[in-house]
Amino acid sequence: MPFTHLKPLNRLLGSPRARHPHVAPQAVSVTNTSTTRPGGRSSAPGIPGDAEYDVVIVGAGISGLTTAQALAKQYSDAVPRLLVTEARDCVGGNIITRRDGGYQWEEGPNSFQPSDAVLRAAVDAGVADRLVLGDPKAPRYVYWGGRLRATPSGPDVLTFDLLSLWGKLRAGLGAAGFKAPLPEREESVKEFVTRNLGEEVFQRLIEPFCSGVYAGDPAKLSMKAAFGKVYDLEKGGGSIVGGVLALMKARKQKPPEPRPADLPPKPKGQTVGSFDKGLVTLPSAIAEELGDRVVTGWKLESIDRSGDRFQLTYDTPQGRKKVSARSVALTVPAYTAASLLESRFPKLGKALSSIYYPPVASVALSYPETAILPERLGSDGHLAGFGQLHPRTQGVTTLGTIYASSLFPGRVPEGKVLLLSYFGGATNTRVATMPHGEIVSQVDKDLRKMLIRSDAESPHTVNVTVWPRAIPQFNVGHTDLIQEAKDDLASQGWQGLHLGGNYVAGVALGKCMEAGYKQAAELASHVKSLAT
Ligand SMILES: Cc1cc2nc3c(=O)[nH]c(=O)nc-3n(C[C@H](O)[C@H](O)[C@H](O)COP(=O)(O)OP(=O)(O)OC[C@H]3O[C@@H](n4cnc5c(N)ncnc54)[C@H](O)[C@@H]3O)c2cc1C
Ligand SMILES: C=Cc1c2[nH]c(c1C)Cc1[nH]c(c(CCC(=O)O)c1C)Cc1[nH]c(c(C)c1CCC(=O)O)Cc1[nH]c(c(C)c1C=C)C2
Repeated sequence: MPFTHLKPLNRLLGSPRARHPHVAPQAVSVTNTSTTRPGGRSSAPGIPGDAEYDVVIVGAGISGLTTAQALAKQYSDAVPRLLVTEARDCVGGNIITRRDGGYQWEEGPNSFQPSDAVLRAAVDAGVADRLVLGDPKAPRYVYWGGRLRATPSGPDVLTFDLLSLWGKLRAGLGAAGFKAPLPEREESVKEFVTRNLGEEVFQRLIEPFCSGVYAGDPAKLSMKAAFGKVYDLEKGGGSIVGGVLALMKARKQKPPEPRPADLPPKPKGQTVGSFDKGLVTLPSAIAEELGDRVVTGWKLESIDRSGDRFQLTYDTPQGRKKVSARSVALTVPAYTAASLLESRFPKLGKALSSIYYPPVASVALSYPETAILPERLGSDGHLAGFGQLHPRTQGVTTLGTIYASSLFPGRVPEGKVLLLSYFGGATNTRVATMPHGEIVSQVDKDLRKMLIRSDAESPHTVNVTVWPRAIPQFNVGHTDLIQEAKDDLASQGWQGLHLGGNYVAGVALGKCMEAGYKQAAELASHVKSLAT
C-alpha cells in the first residue's frame, strides 16, 4: 500500500473527435494502428426542436452521466423528462479506452478507487460483474537518488528507505503536533506539507504524488482545495494525528450507515479498479441504459432564460435546435462554462476562465518482457508493481509510468509489457507543442535510466495522446473562484443552473460520481420546488 502513513492523502487525495469542425478536440492522439473508439454512440435524430424538459444535462462525461443515471433511477417521478447532450460523437468525456493488435490501453484516466459511489454506478449500470481490481499490495515506486524505492506499505513503515531516519522523525513529530500552527492565509500543498511533515516528505512523497494526481505544481496547488480531507485533519484536530483521533472518535459516536445490500463487498486494502474491457465500459453502459435520453453531436452554443425556464440553443447534426428546461446541469470544463456564460455573468466568466488546465501527454509504449531490468521483476518473473513517479528534482522529464500490463490482466500480447507514461503537466508546458516522436524518445530515454535495459530494442509506440487542457488545477484561491461563480449566478436568480464537473467536484473519477449523485438530488429538489 503506497504512502501508508499518509493514507488519508491517498484516500482523498474516433478521430476526428468532434462531429463538427468547430468543436475543439479535447485530446489529440496518434495511434500506430487504426482503431475505433469503444463507447461511441450515434446522435439520436428523433429529438424534436423546441422540446421541453425538466432537466437538461450538458456534457456526457462521467459527471454528467452519473447525474443522469441517478435522476433516471431515483428521481424519475420528479424529473420525468430528462435529456443529456454531448458535443462530441461519443460519450465518456476524458474516459477513452482503446484496443488494437492485442493491446488494450487508456488514453485518459487509467483506474479509479473503488469507492461506494463507483460501485453504485457500476451496479446501477449493470456492469458490476465486469469490475476488475488491481493487487492492493502492488507497490508504487518513487525514483530518488538514482534508484526506484517503494513507498511505505504498512508493515515497512519504519524500514522503507525512501525517507531518511531524520525525515521519518520529522514527519512523526510534525504529525503529532510539533510544528508551526495553521496560518490564517490559504496555504499551498508545498507550504502545508513542509510545515506539518517536513521538507523530505514533501520532496520525496508529496511532490511526486501531486504529479500522479494533478500533473500539478505543489507550490501553486491549494492544500484546502486539492487535498481537503488532510487539510481538515489539522484544522479540526490541531495536528494530523489529532485530526485522525478526532475523526475516529466521531465515527465511534456515529457509526456509518450500513452499506446497501446490492453493492459488492468493499474491496480490501488500497486497491484500484477498472473493467475487463476498460474504463469506457461504465459510461457506455450508463448511456445504453439512458437510451434516447442521450444525444451526441449536440454542441451547446448559448443559454438564456425566459420566465422560469432555461432556453438552450444547440448546433446539431440536424442543424440548430432549441430546447427548454426547468433546470440545467452544466458539466463541461470550466473554460467552456466561462465562454457560454461570460457575456451575462462577467464575474463568473473571469473566475472560471482563470482555472488552469495544463497540457499532459499520455504515452503507451510496449517492450518485450526481456527488456525489463532483472531487478524490477517479481518472483513470478513479471514486472511487479503499480507504477513509478519521478520527483522533478531527480533529472527525469517524464512525470511517471504506470505498469499497465501488470495492473490488470489481458492487456498485452504474450511476452510484452505495456508502460503508460505521463509527460508535461503544470511544470513542463512545452509538451503541448512537442513533436510526438520527441516525446517518445524522451520517455524511452528516461525509462532506460530506471526500468529498461540500456541495450533493449526500441519500443513499439502503441499510442501518444496529447491533452492540451488535461486536468483542472485546484490552485490557491480555487474554492473562492467556485463560490464567486455560484454567487454570480444566484445574484441574477439563476440557481436552477448548476455548475458541475471535475473542476467543482474534484478530479478523481470517484469524486465526480459522488458529486453527480448529490447534484441529481439538488436538481430534483429544484424541479419539485418549481412544481409546487
Ligand atoms: C490524462 C488523464 C489521466 C487521468 N487519470 C485519472 C485516473 O487515473 N483516475 C482518476 O480518478 N481520474 C483521472 N483523471 C481525471 C478524470 O479523468 C476526470 O476528472 C474526469 O473524467 C472528468 O469527468 P467530467 O465528466 O467532469 O468531465 P469531462 O470528462 O471533461 O466531460 C465533459 C464533457 O462535456 C462535453 N462538452 C464540452 N463542451 C460542450 C458543449 N458546448 N456542449 C455539449 N457538451 C460539451 C465534452 O465533450 C465532454 O464529453 C485523468 C485525467 C486525464 C486527462
Ligand atoms: C501525470 C500523471 C498522472 C497519473 N495519473 C493522473 C495523472 C495526472 C491522474 C490521477 N491519478 C489518480 C487520480 C485519482 C486520485 C484519487 O483521489 O482517486 C487521478 C486524478 C490515482 C492515483 N494515481 C497514482 C496515485 C498515487 C493515485 C492516488 C490513489 C492511489 O494511491 O491509487 C499514482 C500514479 N499516477 C500516475 C502515475 C504514473 C502514477 C505512479 C505510481 C499517472
